[in-house]
Amino acid sequence: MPSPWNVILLDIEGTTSSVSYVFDVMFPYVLRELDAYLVSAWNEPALAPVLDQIAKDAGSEDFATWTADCANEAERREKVAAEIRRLMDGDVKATGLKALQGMIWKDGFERGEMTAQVYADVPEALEAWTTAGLRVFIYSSGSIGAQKLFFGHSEAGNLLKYFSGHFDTTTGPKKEAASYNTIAAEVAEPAEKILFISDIVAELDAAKEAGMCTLLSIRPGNKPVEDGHIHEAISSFAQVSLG
Ligand SMILES: CSCCC(=O)C(=O)COP(=O)(O)O
Ligand SMILES: [Mg+2]
Repeated sequence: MPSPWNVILLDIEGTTSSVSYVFDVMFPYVLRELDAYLVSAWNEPALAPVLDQIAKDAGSEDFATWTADCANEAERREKVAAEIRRLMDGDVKATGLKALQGMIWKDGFERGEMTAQVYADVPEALEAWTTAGLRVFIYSSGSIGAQKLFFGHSEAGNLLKYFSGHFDTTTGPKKEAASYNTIAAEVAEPAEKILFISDIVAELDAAKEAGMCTLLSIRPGNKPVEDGHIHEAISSFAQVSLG
C-alpha cells in the first residue's frame, strides 16, 4: 500500500531529541559563551542582521534605535547579553535569539564540545522513510543554521543527508496555521500529504488547521500534555506506519 504521506515534517526538541539535551547542555553552553562571543564577533558582518532582529523582536525599529541610550560599545553588548538572558529565562522562541544561539553553538559542535542527542529510533526511521521515497523536512524554533549543526554533529553521525530541507521561525511562528500553509507551498505538496510530528499540541493544532496530518510525540522529560486534544500519540518513530 502506498504511504499516506509524501513528506514528513519534524520538530526537534521533544520529538527527535530530548528536552533535557537542549536545556541541560545546549542552553548552558550559550549562557557560558555569550559575553566572550559578543566581544569576539562584534564587528563581524554576519552579526549585524542578527542584532537588528533581536532589536525588532524587542519591539524596536533596528539595533541603532534600540541601543540609542547606550554610551558605548560595551554598554550595547551588555544590553544584548541582558536581553538574551531574559529571553532564555522564559524560553522565548524569538527569531533573533535563536539565530544568535546558532552562531554560538557553531564552535561547540565543530570543536566536538557538543554532540547532538537523537533518540535511537530516529536514524532508523529517517533511513526507512527516505528509502521508501518520502521527503523529510525539519521545522524547529531552532534556527536553520543551528539545525544543520545539530544534525551534522549527532551521536548517530551526520544525519543531514536524510533531510530535503529545513524551516525555522523565519517562515512564521510554529503555532500559526499560516506557517504550515507556507511550508506546504514551499515543499510543493498538498497539506494532507504532509505528516507533522511535534511534542506541542498548539503546533499540531496549527498544522491540522492547515490540513496536515499530525502525530503527538511523547518522549521522556517532555512537558505534560493536557487531555482533550485530537492528535494520535507516539513514543517512537517506529510507530509511524507508512501503510
Ligand atoms: C537545533 S535546535 C535547538 C533547540 C532549540 O533551540 C529549540 O528552540 C527547539 O525548539 P523546537 O521547535 O524544535 O521544539
Ligand atoms: Mg518541540
